[in-house]
Amino acid sequence: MDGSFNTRGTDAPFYLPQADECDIFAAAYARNLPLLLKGPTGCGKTRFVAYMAARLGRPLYTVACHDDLSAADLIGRYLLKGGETAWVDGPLTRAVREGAICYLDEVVEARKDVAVVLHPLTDDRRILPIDRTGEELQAAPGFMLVASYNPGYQNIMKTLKPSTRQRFLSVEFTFPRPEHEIPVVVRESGLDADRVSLLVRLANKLRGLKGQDLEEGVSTRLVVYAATLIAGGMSMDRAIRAAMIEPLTDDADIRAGLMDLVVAVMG
Ligand SMILES: Nc1ncnc2c1ncn2[C@@H]1O[C@H](COP(=O)(O)OP(=O)(O)OP(=O)(O)O)[C@@H](O)[C@H]1O
Repeated sequence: MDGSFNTRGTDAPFYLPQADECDIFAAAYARNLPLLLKGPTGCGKTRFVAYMAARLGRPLYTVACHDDLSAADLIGRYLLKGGETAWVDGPLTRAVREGAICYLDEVVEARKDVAVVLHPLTDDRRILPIDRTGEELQAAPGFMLVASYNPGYQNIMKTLKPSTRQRFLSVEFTFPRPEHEIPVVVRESGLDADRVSLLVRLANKLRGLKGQDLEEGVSTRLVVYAATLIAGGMSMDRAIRAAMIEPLTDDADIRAGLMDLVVAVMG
């Protein structure tokens, strides 16, 4: 299991654009340029890529990168099948052959050998050398590489090297402004706009604490979780604690302080 999935044939999921990111994606696609999405967790990057892939009518292979993910996981390997070894393409190779979009989520997490594979694919050569089979694949028309990473994590070892970073166009994602986040959360959870507005106000107060007490602000994903629980009948207080406070930190003292902030904002 390489964590990839294919969304070919599905309708475009709901995505509310924040700025001109759709135009930039479409321009990058049209010109065969790779795209890097930077931004905090849970702010809509994955949804955006799924939306754009559907809009452009391309199959999408998504790979959630982790620190054990190697070039072979992306390219493929020989596997034993019924007593014989057979080559099995990885998600990147499939995307290159089919002219699909390949989305590498949290690409900085992957092992170093992954960057080596990406370089010839992300310049005008657009080739994927497969050492194990001796093939050198030319990316099919429509192939596009999209990667994301979260520059907010305070891990100096996990930044992209300039030689990798400077091969991609880049778009920065931030938490949506309230006038965007409220309709997104209403749409995703079914909760009324008044209560969603309160949750979004609270989320923005909590985001203001990033860097002081908290490593990362509350994601839109968590606000959607809280609103979904409330729409399902849970009390505001309990849902906020479970979805917007507990996930932020394991430090009980900080959580107690955050609950005071909840009372101050929610009344
Ligand atoms: N602009 C948006 N339009 C529609 N839904 C959004 C938008 N922004 C955020 N969301 C909601 O937030 C949730 C989380 O977004 P998503 O999974 O795309 O985050 P992400 O930035 O890819 O996070 P990660 O880096 O952790 O994978 C989505 O499932 C969706 O409910």
